Amino acid sequence: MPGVKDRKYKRILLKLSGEELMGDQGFGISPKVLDKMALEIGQLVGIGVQVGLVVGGGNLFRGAALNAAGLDRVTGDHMGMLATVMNALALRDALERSNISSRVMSSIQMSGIVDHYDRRAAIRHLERGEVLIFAAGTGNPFFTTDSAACLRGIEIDAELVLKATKVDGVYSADPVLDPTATRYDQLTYDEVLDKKLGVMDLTAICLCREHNMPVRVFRMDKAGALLNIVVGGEEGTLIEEEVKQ
Ligand SMILES: Nc1ncnc2c1ncn2[C@@H]1O[C@H](COP(=O)(O)OP(=O)(O)OP(=O)(O)O)[C@@H](O)[C@H]1O
Ligand SMILES: O=c1ccn([C@@H]2O[C@H](COP(=O)(O)O)[C@@H](O)[C@H]2O)c(=O)[nH]1
Repeated sequence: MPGVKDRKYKRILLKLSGEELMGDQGFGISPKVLDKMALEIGQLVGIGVQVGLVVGGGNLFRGAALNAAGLDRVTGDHMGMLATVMNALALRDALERSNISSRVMSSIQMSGIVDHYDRRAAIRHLERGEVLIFAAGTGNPFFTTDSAACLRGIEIDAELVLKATKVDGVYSADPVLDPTATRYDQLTYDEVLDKKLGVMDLTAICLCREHNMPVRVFRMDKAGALLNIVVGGEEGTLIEEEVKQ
């Protein structure tokens, strides 16, 4: 089992897919998936990694889908952001049941339920070893939690943004729709943008390019993958400024 001396990253931002949270259910939150995530996050905390989390809302509501069903888009996006707060509360509950000290900070003020986002306070809590869950996305409609993850990652000086998803990296096309798609080990921001590779929204990639924030896309349900990454292992696809030989 890796220890503190094996750690490559001291502070990371992990983006968890909301859809991943529902497990094999069609909607909602699977307690089994939550517990598994808490266990894996606990392994990072165990070797002294400071962990910021952003969780999506795709298991509950997405603004674009609600809009397609007839709702006003901004109202739909507000519902999507509130969905991420529900996921964040469930995640905090699972972490605390596993004795991992954690806190939710929301971009939308929700006094009495969660803390309001405050960058300096967030960094202080991370330094104390608390897992920080950033909820309600960026607080603005027309964005996604991928952008929120990159934004918060840059703000808290994380060394890496990790996008945990259902596929094991970035492919030449969506691998769910195209079985002939091939996986990249490494990509530059420009390659992702030029080829319009859809695993992450392009606003998020632009933000990372602007601030030189590396992003690793990997499959969350591969046991041990998360721990392997923070000790320097190669999992999924690394997106950064230059492709290393
Ligand atoms: N080029 C590509 N490479 C890899 N995956 C791709 C690509 N294009 C599209 N995808 C799809 O993107 C999906 C990523 O979706 P994921 O659910 O993780 O993101 P999300 O929409 O940000 O999450 P949430 O469920 O929280 O809304 C993958 O499951 C995959 O099917
Ligand atoms: O900054 C943000 C982040 C999210 N939203 C809305 O929430 C849902 C769920 O987020 P996903 O990233 O799709 O999981 C999203 O579809 C938006 O409707 C937002 O408005 N602003």
